[in-house]
This record gives sequence, C-alpha cells and structure tokens, in this order.
Amino acid sequence: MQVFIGYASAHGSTRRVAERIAGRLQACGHGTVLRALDRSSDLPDCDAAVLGSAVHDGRWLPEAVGFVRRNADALAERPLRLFGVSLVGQRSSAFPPVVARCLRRLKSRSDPELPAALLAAVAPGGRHDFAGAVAPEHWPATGRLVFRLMGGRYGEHTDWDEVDAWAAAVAAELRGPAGG
Ligand SMILES: Cc1cc2nc3c(=O)[nH]c(=O)nc-3n(C[C@H](O)[C@H](O)[C@H](O)COP(=O)(O)O)c2cc1C
Repeated sequence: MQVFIGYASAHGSTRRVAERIAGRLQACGHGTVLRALDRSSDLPDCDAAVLGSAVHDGRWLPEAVGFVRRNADALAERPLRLFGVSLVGQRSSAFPPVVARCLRRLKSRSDPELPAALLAAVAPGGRHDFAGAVAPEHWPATGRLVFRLMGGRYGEHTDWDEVDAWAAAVAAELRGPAGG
C-alpha cells in the first residue's frame, strides 16, 4: 500500500517519530510519502494515512487539526491511524511513574486532543500516544517551575521499541484482508 505519513511538530520529536514509522512501514513493504502538515495542503494520492501531532495544552497543533478538518471526507474513505506525541506516552514518560499514572488518568478523562466530532467523522482504526522530548527552552519560567515540582526530567523520552512495535502492527493491519 501507499501510505501517507503526515506530522505536525513544534520542536522535532513528532517529526522523528513520523520518520521512524515511515522507515518501519517501508521495511514491511509499504510505499510511504512523509510530509509535514500545514494549513493549506491536501491529502496526496494514497491508500492509507498515518497522522500525528505534538500535543500542546491538551490539543493537537492547529495545522494538524486543520489538515484533518479539510481532508475529513478523503480520510474517512481510507484506513487511518493517529498518533500524538506529548510528555506522557502510553509506555514512556518524562515524569516519575506515580505522577505519570495520575497524568494518564487525567488525560483519559479530558476532552480528546482532536475535536470529538472530527474524530467521529474520520473514524481512525487506531490511535497511540508516544512520549516525546522536552527542553527547558521550550517553556516559560512558570512552566519550568511546575515541571520541576512535578519531578519532570528534560530530554528525549520516546520509547523507540514502542514506536517500532506500533508501526509494525499498523503495517500488518494494512496488509490484512480489509486493508486495516
Ligand atoms: C507550549 C507547550 C505546551 C505543551 N502542552 C502539553 C500538554 O498539554 N500535554 C503534554 O503531555 N505535553 C505538552 N507539551 C509537551 C510536548 O507535547 C512535547 O514536548 C512533545 O514532545 C513536543 O513534540 P515536538 O517536539 O514534535 O514539538 C507541551 C509543550 C509545549 C512547548
């Protein structure tokens, strides 16, 4: 299958996750088109799409939300997988385990990172949350203070085995009888 991998990244970690996913999909025999999402581009010719965004203030970046909104009809017609990159992934985190558990619980009770009506319209076949990178210069002074008080650690927190496993599962699903 020809798979479009689109990403929105403010500081590079979502781009690195998207590149890794593209590499794994290629290794599994899929063709890939990897591209940053912007406010005007449309979905290129493809059989399936994998879209991801950095999470800011609990939401996908505006260029990613705009892309999904603009291309909702075309995305709904194809197998679609979504991923978010934030401080708290499903397996890895910038925080100590007990804080990470609380944050994951809070997140599960919050509004989704994409508007619920939009998610329902595009009906992704799967979603995943990865942990990304955080550096002091990404935050204002108050953000740095809160981060320290919560026991946060700067650096890259992506679990690459987790990314590889998810990408391999997506690759296999797309090869399945219904194409995922
Ligand atoms: C302004 C700002 C707001 C953020 N808001 C959140 C948030 O609400 N939840 C979260 O888990 N991480 C949040 N983060 C952390 C980023 O999601 C994380 O650093 C991610 O790796 C960024 O991806 P990128 O490097 O592709 O931009 C925020 C970061 C910034 C700079």
